[in-house]
Amino acid sequence: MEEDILYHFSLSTKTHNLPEMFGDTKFVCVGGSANRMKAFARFMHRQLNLPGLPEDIKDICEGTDRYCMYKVGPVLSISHGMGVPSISIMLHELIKLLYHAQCCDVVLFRLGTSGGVGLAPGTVVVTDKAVDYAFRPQFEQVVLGKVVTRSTELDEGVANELLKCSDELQTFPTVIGNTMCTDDFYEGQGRLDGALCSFSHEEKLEYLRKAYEAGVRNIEMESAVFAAMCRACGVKAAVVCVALLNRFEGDQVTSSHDVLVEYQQRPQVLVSHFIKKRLGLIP
Ligand SMILES: O=P(O)(O)O[C@H]1O[C@H](CO)[C@@H](O)[C@H]1O
Ligand SMILES: O=c1cc[nH]c(=O)[nH]1
Repeated sequence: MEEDILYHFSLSTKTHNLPEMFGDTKFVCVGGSANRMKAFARFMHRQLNLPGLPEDIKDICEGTDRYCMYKVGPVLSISHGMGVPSISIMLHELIKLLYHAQCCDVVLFRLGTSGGVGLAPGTVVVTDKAVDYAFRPQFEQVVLGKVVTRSTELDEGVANELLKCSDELQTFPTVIGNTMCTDDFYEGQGRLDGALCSFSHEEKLEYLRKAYEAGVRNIEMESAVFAAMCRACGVKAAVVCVALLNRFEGDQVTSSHDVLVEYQQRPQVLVSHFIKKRLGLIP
């Protein structure tokens, strides 16, 4: 293409020098909420001891309110909204951006929240495989009216490195497990507290038990397309989500605001440790 307009980022190959702006990017961290990803960028700024004030970091996508994007040294922090369609649009444009910027050896992380399956609240789950509602490690995309099935396996080396980082930090429990990706927060995740409720408490528990037996340790809403697209495009990727609650014990997220804020920082702390190690800033 003579010009590639990354419409939802409000960036283009004609109006922006993408190699100059992004060429040194080595780590991309994405997560649902715009405020969380801004806080993560500020946190990374402090962790990497970069010059200037963390509060002065500018949103590169300020020309649109679809997504926000911050760059701190070799780290990009981007929000993706909720659900598969929202993250998949962002990933198409991100992967093209990395290509246009001639980036190499980039690792992508999704830093998120999730519902735990048989885990204490606050536990961090590093995803082994992202699985669908039937616990299959695959993502189905409809292309030209036909279903295309893609694998959702993530990078085993990065996942093990993250687990090692957690052992070194010794600040919160971390496990490796499968992550179930759903298209809904309520009925789709077996919740009884939505506006629609079409099954019993026993049926819910039976489904969660089956999920647990299939190795599922948490449930969220983007991991499958994230894993499938990164794999298909040859980008190393990991999914790191904190469990906000144990779904065997309830459906409502009842922890206080302060507790939830601290939980959401856990994936950030883990990935920051990983990045600092990769950059040789800590042994
Ligand atoms: O915390 P984030 O990254 O938004 O992810 C999780 O939280 C949202 C639901 O509350 C879904 O997007 C789910 O995947
Ligand atoms: O239960 C939960 C919590 C956060 N995000 C989800 O998708 N599910």
